[in-house]
Amino acid sequence: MSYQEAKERYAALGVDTEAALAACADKAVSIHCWQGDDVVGFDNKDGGAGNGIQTTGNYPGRARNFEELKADFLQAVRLIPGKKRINLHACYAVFTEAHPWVDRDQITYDHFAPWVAFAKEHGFGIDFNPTIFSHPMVKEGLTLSSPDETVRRFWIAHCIACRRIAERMGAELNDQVLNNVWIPDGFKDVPADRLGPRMRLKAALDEIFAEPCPHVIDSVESKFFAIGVESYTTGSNEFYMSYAARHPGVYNLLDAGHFHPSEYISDKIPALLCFFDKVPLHVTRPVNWDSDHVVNYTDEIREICKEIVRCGALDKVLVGLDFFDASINRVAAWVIGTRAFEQALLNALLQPDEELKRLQDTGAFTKKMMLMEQAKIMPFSDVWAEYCRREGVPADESWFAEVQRYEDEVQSKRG
Ligand SMILES: C[C@H](O)[C@H](O)[C@@H](O)C(=O)CO
Ligand SMILES: [Mn+2]
Repeated sequence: MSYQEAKERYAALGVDTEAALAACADKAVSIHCWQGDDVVGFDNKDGGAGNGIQTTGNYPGRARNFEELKADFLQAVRLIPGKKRINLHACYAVFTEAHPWVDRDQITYDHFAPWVAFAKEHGFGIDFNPTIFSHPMVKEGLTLSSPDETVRRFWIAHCIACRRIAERMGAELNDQVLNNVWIPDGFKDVPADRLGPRMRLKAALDEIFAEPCPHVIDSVESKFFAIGVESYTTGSNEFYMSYAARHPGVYNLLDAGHFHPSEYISDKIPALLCFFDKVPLHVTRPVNWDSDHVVNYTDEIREICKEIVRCGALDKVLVGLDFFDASINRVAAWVIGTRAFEQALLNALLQPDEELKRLQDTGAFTKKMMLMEQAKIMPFSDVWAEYCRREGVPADESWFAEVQRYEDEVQSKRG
């Protein structure tokens, strides 16, 4: 079917495909730099991801430095439609002769100026994250909630440094930068004290967020459990939700992989929108105990996007991706995951929402079910093809040949 025919079919359901295409192209997605190098970063050459973060797989061709990571990122985004931001972690500080290595509590904007230049050159926004893992100052699995004052002070200093860096990035880009705090703190086995670590974390956050930073949107990312942290997570959802409710300007970031497997963040988005003007997300695909598989075009990703659209919250929900797979080509991982999100977003924008809401509100549940089912078999792929054509990226699987060529010519030559 041609786009013109598809447009008419959607119009018959009351859906304006032109409005959907424009809204999809305008919604920025923050693409995480850490898929490109298995969350290794540049500040600890001999180390890999650890102390709360783990990647599995050893597919060849990982980006090993700033130049390679930038090149791989650009290769990926050439094949992805829509507006992009780049989500950076503090461990991706760029150390040079002029600005040599310093530990994480000492980093400054200078270490990120090269990323800002890169973002400006390509029209990307930036988001930021303190890196509170893969470091010897994670002691007994604890950071901001540690009973050791030295440990807490180190990470508080790091988080304050990161907020200042994010503030400067925002000022340079004339934008707001999401600065997201995630810590791995928790216990493998039944804790003897659940309150103490949370009170220490609360006090640490108060210090971290004390300075006004008008270009920063602050968020705290909750989690339910992790490998080795099965019994207790200091930064639980209740903890951060309450913290955010009490601290205007701080938001609870929902990671799709950080809840009990039967809980879905699609249902949490409208709940939070009743109380918060922003809802930051980490879009990922949890599989059993792993929270970070590459996003695919699943029921839940479609439902997340439907909630963003149905709630009229395209400008309130801040979408960041968070997956890392070291067992497949990393550029392909970025492309597959981000295109899946874009597809889900466009699909959500093509739902007959007004009519579906009217049917729900008038108790016409039979017709609502019929229409929801019908919407699933509309000619979506023709509108997707038109979206990709307008964005100048391949609509079909032909993008993969480009990734294969890049792997053969560039990534496979890396030692
Ligand atoms: C690298 C990220 O900060 C990390 O994935 C975090 O967001 C997370 O989700 C940990 O499970
Ligand atoms: Mn996350």
